[in-house]
Parts: sequence; C-alpha cells; structure tokens
Amino acid sequence: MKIVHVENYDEMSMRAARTVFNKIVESERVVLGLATGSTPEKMYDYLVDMLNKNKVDLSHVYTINLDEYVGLGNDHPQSYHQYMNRIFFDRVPIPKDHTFIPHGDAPDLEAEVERYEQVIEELGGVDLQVLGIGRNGHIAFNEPGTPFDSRTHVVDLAETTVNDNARFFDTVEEVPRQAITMGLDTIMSAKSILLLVSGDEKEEALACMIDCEVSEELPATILQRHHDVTVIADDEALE
Ligand SMILES: O=P(O)(O)OC[C@H]1O[C@](O)(CO)[C@@H](O)[C@@H]1O
Repeated sequence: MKIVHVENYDEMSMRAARTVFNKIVESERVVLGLATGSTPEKMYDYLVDMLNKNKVDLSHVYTINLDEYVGLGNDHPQSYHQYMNRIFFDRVPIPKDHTFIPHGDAPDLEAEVERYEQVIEELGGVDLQVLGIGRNGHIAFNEPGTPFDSRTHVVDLAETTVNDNARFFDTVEEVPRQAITMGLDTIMSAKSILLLVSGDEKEEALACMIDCEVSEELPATILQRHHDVTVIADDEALE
C-alpha cells in the first residue's frame, strides 16, 4: 500500500484528479470505478477542468459507480445518479450510455444486484477504482461485518452512516436505510485502487486500515491485501 501524504483537501483533490486524468489519457479504453460523498467532490472539479481544457475525447471511457440508495429514483435530488450528473457527467463529453450506477428504485432488488454484477463483468472489470472511507471504516456502503467475499448486494446502513449522511438531506428521517453497493470482493477485483482520505474525523479509520489486523469489523482493512492501492491522505487524516 502506497501512502501519499499531502497537506490538505485541496492538494489531495488535485493529486487524485491528476491520477485519474493520466489514466484516461494514457489508456485506449478504460473502466473507472467512481465514488460519491463529500471527499471526491473537488477531485471531480479539478478533473472536469483538466479534461475540458485539454479537450480530451472521452469516447473510450466507461464509468461504474460504487453504490446507490435504495428507494431513491434516478431523478431524486439526493440520489447518486443526480450527484454524478451534477458533479461530473453533465460537465464533460462522456457518452451517457458509458456510465453505470445501480437503480435504487428497481422493483426487484435481487435482480438489480445481479444485473449490476453482470454489467461489471461485461465491461471487463474496473481498471481504476476511486474510493472514500467512512468513519466506521466502511468502503462503498460495506458496513462493519460485511463478508469479504461479498459481491454487489443490498445493505442495511449503520446508524453512524445514516447520521453522517443526514447532512445531504433536509432531515435525518429522509435518509434511506438501505443501499445497493458493490461488495468487498467486487472492489478488490479492481486492477488498481485510489483511496482518498481527508479530515480528522477519518483519522481513526485510516490508522486502523493501515495497521490493524485484517478484519471484517473494519471493512477497509481488506485493502491491505490488494497489490495496487494508493492512499492520498491529508495532514489532518494522518496526524
Ligand atoms: O466522503 P464522505 O462523504 O465522508 O463519505 C465517505 C464514504 O461514505 C460513503 O459516502 C457512503 O456513506 C461512501 O460512498 C464514501 O466513500
């Protein structure tokens, strides 16, 4: 695991954007695994600037997102579909039919998780997976206790996650209690992983991810077993 220690959120975002940009321009075809949440927001801003300034053609780029809330339709303002449109897809010339996110309002959730795994397989797997980490050590929406061999599945969100994500909704009652998420084994199948960590509220989870024994109680520890993980973390997260 390679740890890149940066000063602050801005530098983390710039470095991450550069890594994704380089991957895009150096590849003939690339599948990016994308994350949502607060952490990657500025990375997307920088990436949009870099792609547009350099007039990069994106017809060879495919994206597959980690997760989506159960019960939110693709048009719901707090859905990850809308987050991705706002922050990235609507701002760059990526073909919309190259972008994939689970459907949180699918009538048959089990069929939806199977469909999503099939999509990943048909794309040929993820080349570069961008990840954040939750305060409780979750990656994507894989909460503590999630089996390491999990593929895309439906999860019950931990109370801490519901509370943490309440800031994106008007009230905590509006936060969905379930999500569809890529599993830990799905994430570990990515060829390389870029984990972004910023802020002192992530300090404990990050320290444990690096040093604790690998355990399903802190899902991110599984990354210790991946052969190509780069962590970009700022001062506050590493202190
Ligand atoms: O970046 P944030 O908003 O702190 O979230 C951390 C992680 O939590 C999630 O938003 C899920 O709760 C992940 O998608 C994200 O990587």
